[in-house]
Amino acid sequence: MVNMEKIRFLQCLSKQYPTIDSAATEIINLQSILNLPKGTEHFLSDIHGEYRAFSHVLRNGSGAVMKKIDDVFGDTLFEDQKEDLASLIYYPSEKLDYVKSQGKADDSWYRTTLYRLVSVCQIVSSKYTRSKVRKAMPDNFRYVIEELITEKKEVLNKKAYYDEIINTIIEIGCADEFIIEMSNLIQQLVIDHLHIIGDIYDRGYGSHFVMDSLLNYHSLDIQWGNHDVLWMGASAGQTACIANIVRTSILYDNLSVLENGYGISMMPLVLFAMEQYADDPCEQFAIRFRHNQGMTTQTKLAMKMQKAITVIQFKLEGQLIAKHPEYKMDNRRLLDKIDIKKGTVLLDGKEYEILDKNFPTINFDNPYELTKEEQSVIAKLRNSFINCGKLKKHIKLLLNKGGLYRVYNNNILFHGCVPMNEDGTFRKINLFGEDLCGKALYDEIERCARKAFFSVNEDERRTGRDILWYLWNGPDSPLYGRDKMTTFERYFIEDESTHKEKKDVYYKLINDDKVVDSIFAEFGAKGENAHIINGHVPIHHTEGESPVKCNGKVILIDGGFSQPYHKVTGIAGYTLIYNSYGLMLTAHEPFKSVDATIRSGRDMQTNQVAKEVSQKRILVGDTDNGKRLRENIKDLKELIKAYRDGTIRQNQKN
Ligand SMILES: O=P(O)(O)OC[C@H]1O[C@](O)(COP(=O)(O)O)[C@@H](O)[C@@H]1O
Ligand SMILES: [Mn+2]
Repeated sequence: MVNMEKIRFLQCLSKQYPTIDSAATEIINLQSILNLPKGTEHFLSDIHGEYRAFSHVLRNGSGAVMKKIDDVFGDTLFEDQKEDLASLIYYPSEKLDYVKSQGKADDSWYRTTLYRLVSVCQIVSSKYTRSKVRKAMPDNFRYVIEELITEKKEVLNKKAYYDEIINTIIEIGCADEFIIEMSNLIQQLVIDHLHIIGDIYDRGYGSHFVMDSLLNYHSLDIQWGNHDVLWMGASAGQTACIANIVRTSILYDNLSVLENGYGISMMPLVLFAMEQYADDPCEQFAIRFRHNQGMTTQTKLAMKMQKAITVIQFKLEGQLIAKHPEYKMDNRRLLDKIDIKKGTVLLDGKEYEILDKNFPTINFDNPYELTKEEQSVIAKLRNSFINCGKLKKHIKLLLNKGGLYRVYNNNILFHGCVPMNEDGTFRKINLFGEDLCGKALYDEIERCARKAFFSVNEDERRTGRDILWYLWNGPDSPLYGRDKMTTFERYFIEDESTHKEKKDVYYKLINDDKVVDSIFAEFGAKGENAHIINGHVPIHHTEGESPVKCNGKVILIDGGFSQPYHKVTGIAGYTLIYNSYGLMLTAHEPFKSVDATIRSGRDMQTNQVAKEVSQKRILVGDTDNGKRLRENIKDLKELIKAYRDGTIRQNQKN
């Protein structure tokens, strides 16, 4: 007996496929897709605002575009011709301007260029269905591009046919626009899906530019990093998150992200710092410049601002920790451990001299209370953050496209770690009144965090905001994966042993086959082509550390995109590429500039560092999408059966 539920579902489906023919056609279409090679996935993490390098690897497909050009033209083009074509595809409008400025953009250049673009387009679109390629095409040129890139067997004189189209494009003055649209189409087809595994924000000059470029990205998911949740908390109005962001932005000389990127004024903090710390050189608060600026007035002011917001941050965090005993962070409340008369602080039972003894706004009988002026500063900053429409839009993208983890084509993606015990079991953590571990812990934390934005209950919103701060630096935070964040010690205590942040035992255990298999089981990845893919921990690449652990089952892809971390990793970021032949990990050299690429055609240097070739070509049918398509095929077959046995009436046009 076909149950009512099923019939209702099939009736609904029959609206979309009103006849046996329409259902059968769709089945044939879906069946054909299953046998196509899987789309190419790119994985990036820890971009940290390094916008130009990030934008470049999206444009050049981390080297994939140049590979396609080589495939098409081989040695029929000289290297510089291939580089010219590549840089045009990466930066079409900028390159066009440059070619014109050189007086080279004549009709023959356009004709040659258009033909070459069409050839590259044909190869990058060959692995997809025509409908998928058509959807990727720009509205204005869809018809023409389709004419040009689809083989025309029946056309007798193909050359004349194509020449006619190309000449017309040039004659009617659409060549520039056409070149731009074709280049963007090639870029889009080279990266079928983009995964970002956390830490878009902080340390770099262009986090907001990165977010802008992701807003309309054709196929994307984002696993939140501990820096990203800090910005989520700030946008939701969590003041300790706000103080951390302002402090880090000053520290890395990135206030432009806040002031120009998000229109958040620093004026209240400027005025407060100038007055409160007028005679204080704030020596512990040196600025980490991208290019050294020396001790200018601006630098001196930035140091005062950094000290002012740091004191506010420690006070706010002290209050927050007291409010949440379940965070087990009492050891991070250090202001009340300061003996200001002796100029020392008591840390884990040991007394250390503090390098800065001037805290005019701290009443050491009640050290976590903000002064009236400090309250006014943080209130104004909070107001700016929660009312910043652009930041809201960016955070909405993180909420819509992201989460704390994702299982995608049998790979488990998350920024940090799964909290573990030494014996390889999942560590139980009690943040919500019950012991949780592994996947359940992740799910419950994400549910709580989302309430900061969507709950109508103020207590739930506040708990959600606070958990975002906890995720940033809590000792059991799966996104942080270290026992403490030693910001206080790194500002005020000389003894570097106090700066140490002990990593979660996860980072040792991910070399253990059994432990990794238990994580696969926990999160539902199976089979030999399952992987764990993380960011967060910079790989000391040039010192010989491998990003590939547990004989290929675990891949850590934080290659230090952000300039301050180039010295840590020795490279400028990794891209992991997963196509129908398998996995390939590439390492980037620092990106020079758009101008250098356009003028010299010099591309970003990208080298392959690891590869895992799959035994057989991976088809769409082997992917999550393939599973969904097979379910659709099954439903359509049931619909056809229901049509045939009269359970459901076809809606045939008469
Ligand atoms: O997630 P990430 O990028 O490692 O950032 C967290 C780490 O950065 C730190 O906050 C140090 O950062 P800064 O050097 O930028 O201050 C560490 O204390 C912490 O372990
Ligand atoms: Mn991180």
